[in-house]
Amino acid sequence: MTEMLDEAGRTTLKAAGWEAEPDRDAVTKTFRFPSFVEAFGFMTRCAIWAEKLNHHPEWSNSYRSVTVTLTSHDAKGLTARDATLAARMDKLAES
Ligand SMILES: C[C@H](O)[C@H](O)[C@H]1CNC2=NC(N)=NC(=O)C2=N1
Repeated sequence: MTEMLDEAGRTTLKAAGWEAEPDRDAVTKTFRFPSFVEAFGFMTRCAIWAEKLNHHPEWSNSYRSVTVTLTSHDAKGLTARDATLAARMDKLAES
């Protein structure tokens, strides 16, 4: 059974701007970029990492923003995999 993310991990996510979902054990963050092409480029870079990590976001893109929800479907909640992907996405949003 996969371990659920601990309190420290959840605090770290919140501090990084990932908001807890009200109706399930998941977090959501919206990233905004100067252009659609940069938003899409961010999604492309994240997709490569999601494949590498074998952990995939639930996300949508509207023009210059990308809204990302992370949760571990197999564990039905937040795990370390979500924390890892969130941290990676935050880094990729800067690059
Ligand atoms: C077999 C299973 O689909 C894979 O192990 C991965 C794929 N990507 C995934 N992504 C997420 N968010 N949760 C999962 O449980 C998950 N499982």
